Amino acid sequence: MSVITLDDVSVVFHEGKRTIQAVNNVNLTVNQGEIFGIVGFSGAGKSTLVRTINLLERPTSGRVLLDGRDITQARGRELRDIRKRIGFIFQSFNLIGNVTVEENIIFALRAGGWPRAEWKQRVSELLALVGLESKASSYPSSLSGGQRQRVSIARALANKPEILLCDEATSALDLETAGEILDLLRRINHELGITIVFITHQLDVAKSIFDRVAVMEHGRIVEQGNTFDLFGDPQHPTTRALVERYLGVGLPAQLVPDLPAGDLIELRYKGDSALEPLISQVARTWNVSVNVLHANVEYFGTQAIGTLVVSVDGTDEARQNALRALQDNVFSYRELDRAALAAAAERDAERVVPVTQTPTNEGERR
Ligand SMILES: Nc1ncnc2c1ncn2[C@@H]1O[C@H](COP(=O)(O)OP(=O)(O)OP(=O)(O)O)[C@@H](O)[C@H]1O
Repeated sequence: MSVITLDDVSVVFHEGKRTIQAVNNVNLTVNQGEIFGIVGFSGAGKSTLVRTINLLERPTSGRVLLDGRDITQARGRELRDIRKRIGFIFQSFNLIGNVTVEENIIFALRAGGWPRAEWKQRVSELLALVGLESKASSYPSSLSGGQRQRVSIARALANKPEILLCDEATSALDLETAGEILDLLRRINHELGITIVFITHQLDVAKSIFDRVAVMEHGRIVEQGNTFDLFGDPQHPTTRALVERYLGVGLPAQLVPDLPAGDLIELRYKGDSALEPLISQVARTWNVSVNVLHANVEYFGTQAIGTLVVSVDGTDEARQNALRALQDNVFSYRELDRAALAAAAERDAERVVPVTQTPTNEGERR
């Protein structure tokens, strides 16, 4: 069931004479109990979009619906009640620095109208939930980044929201701490049934917890779907760029000058299947040499997507037959452009270069 619906939502800002279309006719549905990710490069409009859900940003046009009810024009008490149903956490934690952890949470309880007599008990419950029972009297400045984010999660959950919005909630944290915060959010989602909308530009951290994901660019949603399918088989160039940039499915730059002769192919497979038997069979049957240049497996939740970059060399006819056999047996197949790889490696000698595909192969294997 849909809990959040954005119906043709646009947000336009005016800065002097400049007009900025931060969100451009977005249609989006978030289902009850799911973790929905919004990804995109900086400036894509992710924060602005997510802020329309709790009306921190009013749409310039379009409608925001909660449980099917149009809330776009909500004000006063109605707006306060809506905001109680929606918790919000940020990259910068937004804790009050000169009061204790307990008082930070009480701040939310007071705003939510909780009777004073229940404050202590509720603070204990919340701190137990986020694993910070011993920190009630600490000040935010004495906590690590991960602990501060736990406090802000406790505070966001104080009024028992049905929805939690997370704006780059792990971006200020190191990978391990970010992973712990994601585990906590996953647990909150499972155990409390809270719907989570999570925006990030860091696919590598967040890919494991999204059920579905939308990719934003220039205020628009350019692609959306099930996380595994979308990242495993990206269609839009922006999604491809994100996947290649963050999920490591590129070719190490130092390999590029010494690439073996033949066609360069990127092959992808899903799940537990392995490509080695296919590759040796193709090599034997068609009398070609196949070199594996790069291999990578990425997990999306419990599902894996493997990527291999191979070179295939032999006579023209043998290569054509071998390539066709590979193409028929993998779920994604792209021919890589040697010149584009070399140019990318020149630009960036350290990092993995983007794997550039020839447009002629796009769409054929869908
Ligand atoms: N209050 C505002 N006034 C004017 N322009 C704004 C305002 N808020 C956002 N913008 C502009 O809207 C566009 C989208 O910004 P937004 O912060 O939503 O993107 P984002 O994808 O969340 O980026 P980031 O990941 O860098 O936070 C940007 O061009 C930004 O400069």
